Amino acid sequence: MTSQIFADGALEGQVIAVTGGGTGLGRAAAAELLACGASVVICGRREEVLAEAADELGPRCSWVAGDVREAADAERIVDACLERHGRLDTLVNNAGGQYFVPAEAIALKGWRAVTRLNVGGTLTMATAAYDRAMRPAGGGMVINVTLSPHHGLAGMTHSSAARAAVEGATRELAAAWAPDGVAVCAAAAGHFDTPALDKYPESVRTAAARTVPLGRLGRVEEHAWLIALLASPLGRRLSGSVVTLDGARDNWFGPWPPAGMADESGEVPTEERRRG
Ligand SMILES: CCC/C=C/C(=O)SCCNC(=O)CCNC(=O)[C@H](O)C(C)(C)COP(=O)([O-])OP(=O)([O-])OC[C@H]1O[C@@H](n2cnc3c(N)ncnc32)[C@H](O)[C@@H]1OP(=O)([O-])[O-]
Ligand SMILES: NC(=O)C1=CN([C@@H]2O[C@H](COP(=O)(O)OP(=O)(O)OC[C@H]3O[C@@H](n4cnc5c(N)ncnc54)[C@H](OP(=O)(O)O)[C@@H]3O)[C@@H](O)[C@H]2O)C=CC1
Repeated sequence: MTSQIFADGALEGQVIAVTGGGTGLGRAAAAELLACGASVVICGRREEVLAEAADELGPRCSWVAGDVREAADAERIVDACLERHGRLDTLVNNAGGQYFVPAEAIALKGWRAVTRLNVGGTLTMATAAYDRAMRPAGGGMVINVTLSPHHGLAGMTHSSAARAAVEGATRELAAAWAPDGVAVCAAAAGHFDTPALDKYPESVRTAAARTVPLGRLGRVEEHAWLIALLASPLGRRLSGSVVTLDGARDNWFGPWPPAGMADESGEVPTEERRRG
């Protein structure tokens, strides 16, 4: 497979770990990184999901099972990259998620579970990669997948809060690890069409695309292109940034065009031209 937008071999020689790489956005990212010439190690908790994905993704893809919330597993994942390839250039912290629930109904245990996965898992993996592979090698890239919109997301308050924490940590770690040549970015994903959406209530799945000004859910390859771009040398210069990929979802919540900005046909009218 070749990339639709990047040159052949754009990431040749890179070794990249993708957490949650057996499914959805992570799997699509792995496919694009492989198409750009990288060697990719995918990880997640389910061996059978990883084995099947790696088999389909091809010989430069391998897998290692582990739970990103456990420090010992995170270290084992990084060590597997080092043992197999002698290096780890880029970590894509994609594993994450939440359950859909009104803010007031989130139990303390639920807050802890979502925070432990999205903040704890992300930072545990990032620290393992930094300590064991990137700092010793004098460089690396960490890409943290977060969540858009940033102005609030009904049903996902715990995850919005957790991803905001990850974005804060992204900015801090980008500065702290810069002297070691390690860059840290976040990719804030809007609503993407992945099988994971099937678990949400029907009304949410149907409405999701309508909340995107671009008029549709994101396609997994679009997210994968952003991950490949951030894994490229340009990504190093973007260190400390949160790059939002959401079809303008962050810019608006409500009917589009906004009521009062549209005419009877539902379109935004053009003002009459004044001459002279
Ligand atoms: C719109 C499009 C946007 C899409 C965005 C995406 O990210 S798509 C990608 C989507 N992909 C993913 O989301 C994949 C990853 N997501 C996950 O693995 C889970 O969502 C997780 C983060 C909760 C797992 O953490 P874990 O294994 O540690 O959790 P656990 O099962 O042991 O529960 C602990 C506590 O949490 C609470 N609680 C949990 N569920 C519910 C519920 N349904 N109802 C109510 N409460 C719930 C409950 O308090 C429970 O305690 P209890 O009552 O049992 O004593
Ligand atoms: N789809 C969307 O619209 C959006 C998605 N996102 C985020 O993008 C990422 C991917 O989402 P998507 O592909 O849609 O959903 P998936 O549910 O398919 O992806 C989650 C992946 O993470 C893995 N994972 C979950 N928990 C752990 C853990 N403790 N340790 C290791 N791996 C784990 C899962 O594998 P396993 O269960 O085998 O461990 C799975 O492969 C998630 O962080 C998600 O929250 C953000 C915004 C929007």
